Amino acid sequence: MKQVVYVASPESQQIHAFRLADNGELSLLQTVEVPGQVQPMVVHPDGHRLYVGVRPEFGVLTYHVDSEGKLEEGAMAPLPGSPTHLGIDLQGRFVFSASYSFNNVSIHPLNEKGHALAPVQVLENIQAPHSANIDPTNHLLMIPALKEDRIRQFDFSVKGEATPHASAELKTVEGAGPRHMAFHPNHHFAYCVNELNSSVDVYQKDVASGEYRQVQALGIMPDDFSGTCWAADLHITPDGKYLYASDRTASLISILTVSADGSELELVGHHATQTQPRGFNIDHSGQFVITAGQKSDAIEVAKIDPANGQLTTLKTYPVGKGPMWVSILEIN
Ligand SMILES: O=C1O[C@H](COP(=O)(O)O)[C@@H](O)[C@H](O)[C@H]1O
Repeated sequence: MKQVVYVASPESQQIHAFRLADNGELSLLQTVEVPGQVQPMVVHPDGHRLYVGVRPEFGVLTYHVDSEGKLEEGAMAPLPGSPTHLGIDLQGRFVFSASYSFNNVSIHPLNEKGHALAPVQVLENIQAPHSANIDPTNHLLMIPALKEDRIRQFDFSVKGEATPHASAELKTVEGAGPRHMAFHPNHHFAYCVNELNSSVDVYQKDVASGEYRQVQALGIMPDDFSGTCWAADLHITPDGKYLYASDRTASLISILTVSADGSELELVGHHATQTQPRGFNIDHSGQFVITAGQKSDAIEVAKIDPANGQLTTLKTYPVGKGPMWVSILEIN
């Protein structure tokens, strides 16, 4: 499997691209100087483009990916707010940008070259949207609004129009602060990590109605943790067996096992990782977790034990300053 790991470092305005070998070793392929502070990234489903959000001139920049995974700069499209998270629809026709500080989510069509264009729609008055996630049907846009303690839901049409879904929200407990989401590969469950109480909520999709409803809420911190909860990222392995969530105060990755049907999580351990792990990801083979330390200016590759999901650090690598986003591309 040929994979490339991209790490965004806003403070040094760089993306580091690494080849990921089958044994988990990384080798630096390219250091890209980005025209702006680069934060969120998302890979096109066809693997030929990488979209990145930049500041202080807010924009979404398209990079073309060559056959080795190297990036070549394309066009920049304007954003109506500081980019906190980028998502893409499953057919690869629209990019979503959530702006936490500007309380909006913009929808950007892609042209025939795959360049993101100016928004066709901006969803306003969403308080602190921390991500924009299309569910596996490609027809439901789920937006965790951190300061509303709810996930806002929108129907998403083939033309790229978002309209409030009949069941317009999924409530969390007060003060949870919903942030990032992951979907089970069986398409029946969604998971959301809550930043302010460091917990994960499980949502089951009803087969008949297609509606999600919460079936579990689980704290992810160690019993003796007494600091301020500050969870960040969430990812599930491709086989749906393990879910990982990071907390920045404790600099931990929490390890959760997922029941065979996806409905139930169990907290089975914690892995001490890089300082302030705001962003991490799982490789496409499901063997490695790669974590960026926002305060360590480094990334770490950890191996997943397939028997129990536990993590063992293999090696750390220096990157740019303030790394906070990790995207992984499988080259076909
Ligand atoms: O992780 C966080 O993100 C928000 C928004 O961040 P930004 O990257 O869009 O500036 C931040 O304000 C919040 O304090 C923090 O926990």
